[in-house]
Amino acid sequence: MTGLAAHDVALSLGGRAVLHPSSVRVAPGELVGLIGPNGAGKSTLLRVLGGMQAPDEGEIVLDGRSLATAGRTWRARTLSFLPQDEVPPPPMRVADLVALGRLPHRGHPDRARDSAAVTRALAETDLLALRDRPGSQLSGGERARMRLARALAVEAAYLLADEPVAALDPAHALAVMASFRRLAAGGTGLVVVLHDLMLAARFCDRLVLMRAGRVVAQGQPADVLTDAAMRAVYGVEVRRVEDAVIPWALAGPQD
Ligand SMILES: Nc1ncnc2c1ncn2[C@@H]1O[C@H](COP(=O)(O)OP(=O)(O)OP(=O)(O)O)[C@@H](O)[C@H]1O
Repeated sequence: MTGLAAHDVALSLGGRAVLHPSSVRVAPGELVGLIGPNGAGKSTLLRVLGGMQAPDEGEIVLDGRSLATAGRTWRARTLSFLPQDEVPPPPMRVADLVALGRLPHRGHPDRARDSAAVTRALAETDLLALRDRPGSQLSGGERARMRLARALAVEAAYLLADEPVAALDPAHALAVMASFRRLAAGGTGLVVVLHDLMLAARFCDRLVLMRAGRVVAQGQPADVLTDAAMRAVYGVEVRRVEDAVIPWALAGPQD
């Protein structure tokens, strides 16, 4: 069965349960938004889903195979992971740093294919003009786009991205979300951690809402982003706005 799924995964860190038994799934061609307040467990669930952190309980299944026993090379080609934390880039050209995303394919070297994948990733992240600059000299948002480009260059069947647009200006954030939609239309399955609920509502097929280490709702954006859920999970009130692109706004914290 195709798809990437976490079945009842649970994890304790430092003696604290940070993930209670949780299940989540992404199908090929689906863009899933993982949302929830700070500390809800989004990064933890994404890391477990991507095989970066083994769960204490439960199982991850990637296209019918248990992730725990899948071969590392197949895994690295099939699943691309963009972590939240940034490691300062070495003083290499942007294009060479993005080309590191092709490392999982080095068993079958194909320079033309690698080069085309890197160019596509640079174009999708609006970095073509910066391709010869040292990565270490980029701005924060440019570096975030470069890290995303490296993850895109893998051209994996599944992309897991932790807050990929958090550092981006509105135009680049919209462009990246549109790029995710194009990837999904081409069959890629994506799980993306987002704090911008407007982008989540507008671009995602499905949202998974977390709170205190638990998945508390999942479904279509309109069914998850209810006024009651916003109040209960985020502690904010919602103001509905007629005829807007996004027909609601966050009015402010609860009293
Ligand atoms: N190594 C660790 N040891 C103990 N607790 C941890 C560890 N890593 C994370 N946690 C805790 O696990 C909880 C979930 O963290 P996580 O990073 O998954 O949250 P998040 O939803 O991604 O938050 P944010 O929106 O702030 O990025 C937090 O309470 C965090 O303090």
